Amino acid sequence: MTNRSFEIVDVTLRDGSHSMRHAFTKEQVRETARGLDKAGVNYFEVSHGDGLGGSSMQYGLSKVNELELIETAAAECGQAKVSVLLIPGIGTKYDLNDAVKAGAKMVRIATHVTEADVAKQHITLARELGLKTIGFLMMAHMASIEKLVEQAKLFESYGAEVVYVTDSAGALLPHEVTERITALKNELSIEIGFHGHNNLSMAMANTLAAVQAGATYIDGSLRALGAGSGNTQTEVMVAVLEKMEYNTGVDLYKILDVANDVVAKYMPRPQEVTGSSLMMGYSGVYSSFLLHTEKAAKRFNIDERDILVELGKMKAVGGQEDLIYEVAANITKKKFAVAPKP
Ligand SMILES: C[C@H](O)CC(=O)C(=O)O
Ligand SMILES: [Mn+2]
Repeated sequence: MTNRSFEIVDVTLRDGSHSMRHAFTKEQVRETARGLDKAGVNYFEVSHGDGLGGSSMQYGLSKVNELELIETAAAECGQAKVSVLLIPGIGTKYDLNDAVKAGAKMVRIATHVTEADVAKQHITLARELGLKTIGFLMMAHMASIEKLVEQAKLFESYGAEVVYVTDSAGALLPHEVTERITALKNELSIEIGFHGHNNLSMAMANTLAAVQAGATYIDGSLRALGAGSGNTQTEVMVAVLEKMEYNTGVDLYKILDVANDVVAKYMPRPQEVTGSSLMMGYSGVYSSFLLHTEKAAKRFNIDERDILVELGKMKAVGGQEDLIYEVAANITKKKFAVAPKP
């Protein structure tokens, strides 16, 4: 469909991998990909939750090799294109080459919001491979607007065609999204995207703020399946934005069908704002830490919220999953420490 107001990029099969504990099966991917393609979504992402090469003890082992999942999804695509996520240092150039062989047509190179400089060679390779190439600045709440603009400009200078404001912690409020997208629109020539998490129940409001400020790539996931409280819900986004007379290019009934008849059936639990996921938004913690924190809290028999507040204070970033256990161990030590005798 032409004349879309923006592109909706569905991340169910990548961000949703966190909630699925990276256990997507081929059948689940096949059915979801088929539904997204039929509904008219142009781009959807398939990878381990932490991107290509993420399957590991640190981030969680994939049940099925992601290349097989990419291949399975690509085989279902009539008009849609499969995207992959790559975090330099977790994924490598070899992983990207393999993903292209498996059928990927777009890549989002993701870095912490202050570290765009590590992405240069990956962006260059992605362009050489003929991929639609996007820069993805994670934990966007952690940088000033000036810093964000500086880093986005680096992505632009390396050859990214779109740059994203990624609210990995679901910590941004609508006026902060407006300020960020507006600044990028004013300072860059490439398109701007927004990726939200619903930890403070702001994902839809933030997405609207982004679109109204000029974002032309917006992310969502079916039934909100994603890290933390999940993402902006794709099917809700389609309904709301169509009601506002934007042209999403997505068929509402068909996107509802894949959300409810396919994804809802395999979700391990509904995506809700729980005490812990709310604390992630409130304290600014990376959403994909949620299930790791749950596990650590159980093991040490402590309150997960205490771990999350501490991680927020430490300004922990993606890739520092090992800190979760360290923080939990320290909280336990303090809890059981015997006060020194006076
Ligand atoms: C690896 C992260 O899950 C990427 C992402 O979706 C985010 O930062 O948010
Ligand atoms: Mn995310």
